[in-house]
Amino acid sequence: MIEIKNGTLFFDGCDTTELAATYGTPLYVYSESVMQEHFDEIRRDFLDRWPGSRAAYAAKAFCTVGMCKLVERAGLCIDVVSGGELYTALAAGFPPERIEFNGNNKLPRELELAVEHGVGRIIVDAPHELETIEALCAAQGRRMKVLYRVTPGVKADSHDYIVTGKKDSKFGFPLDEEIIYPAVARALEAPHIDFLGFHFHVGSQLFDVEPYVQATEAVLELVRQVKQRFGAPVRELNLGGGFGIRYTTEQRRPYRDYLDPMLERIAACYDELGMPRPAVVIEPGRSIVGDAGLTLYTVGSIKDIPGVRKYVSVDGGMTDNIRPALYQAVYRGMLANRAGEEAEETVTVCGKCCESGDILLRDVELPRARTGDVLAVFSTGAYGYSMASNYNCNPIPAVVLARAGQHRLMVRRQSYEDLIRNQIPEGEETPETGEYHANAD
Ligand SMILES: Cc1ncc(COP(=O)(O)O)c(C=O)c1O
Ligand SMILES: N[C@@H](CCCC[NH3+])C(=O)O
Repeated sequence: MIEIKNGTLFFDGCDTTELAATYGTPLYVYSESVMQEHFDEIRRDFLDRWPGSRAAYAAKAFCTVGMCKLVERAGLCIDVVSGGELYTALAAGFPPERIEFNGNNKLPRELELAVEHGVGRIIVDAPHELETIEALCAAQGRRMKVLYRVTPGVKADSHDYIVTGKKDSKFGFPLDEEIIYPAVARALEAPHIDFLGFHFHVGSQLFDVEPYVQATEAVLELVRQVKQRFGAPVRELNLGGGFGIRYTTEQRRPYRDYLDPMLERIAACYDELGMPRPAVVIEPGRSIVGDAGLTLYTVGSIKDIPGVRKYVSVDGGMTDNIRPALYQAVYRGMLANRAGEEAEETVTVCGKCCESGDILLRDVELPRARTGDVLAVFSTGAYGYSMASNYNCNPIPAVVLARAGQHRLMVRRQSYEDLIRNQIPEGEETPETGEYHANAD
């Protein structure tokens, strides 16, 4: 979907310089066609090959009403991790039974919202959560389908902040006998809980299949034990997400590379135990939207420090893409209006925030950039918009959806008024006490 025509960068058939002129910069641009390719691959290589399987898009990667609608139309489920994501999915008309609720500290009010709307699954992260769900369901005469998230104790090769399967993690139940089996017993006996099975997520932006296989093996041992100790079949396994994408030189792997080795082991274990094969679920986020997004910026001041470094400043930065500052993530970029030109120099592209660490591209090769050029940074579709901030009171950029040469605004750019909307001017009457707690009880 990335093409260069007459020296200009096109994305999903749209001239990116025209998009920049029409909607302004910084601008997040998503390609619906790229997302569709990923949805199709998931259907072909996973959903159609394993009866009862589901793919739940991890909304945290990019969560807007419009995105939830695309996911819904693709027939996927959605994985939400907060009341806000749940609210967004519901606002998009997402069928509650296709919503799965994850997260390590779900608040009572969030669980209440989930139970009230009858979400499809709650992935329980800690014992007290189960008790809250049981009480809420008892009060409302409901039954909730539940999985336990476990930390299988595997180490994956990614940034330390985004590996989650190791034992020393804030997420999930460790597999210690004295923790996990009493928890399973409690779930099996709770009248308002339909305990289905286990969930794991080993980390994000992974290319190595081995940690997935190790985690699967650890969970299959749990499946054996649950059958032996409680006579109960584990009916569902959620293998999480984390499938890596190309930012610079990485080679994206097909979903099958990760899934086939896990599915083979699951099939063999269940066949050996004489149990019907379980429903299998995946939770891809980045691999659906990451390379479906790019960000457009306008080049502003250019500072050359002879013999040291040349800084090319753009009109966005860590406020629209925190990943380089937070994980030292590396991206590739291009001058969208001079896309055919040879690189002439090595520069560092920085943002406009009052932080020296506000660097988007360090030591990249570009043609000699000029003020007013449009810079495109690729593969920003995951965890860019969703982790955007208003630091330095910079408004969050607009989001545009492109498809085959057509484009439409998905999210309006924040205005300066938006920035101060919730602020209460001195002297103005403060709201009733109850309002302080809106969405907070
Ligand atoms: C529980 C869970 N599921 C799914 C994901 C999505 O991961 P990714 O965007 O890497 O596919 C995450 C984030 O890492 C997660 O924590
Ligand atoms: N925000 C992270 C991934 C988060 C993983 C969620 N468990 C990133 O940008 O890579």
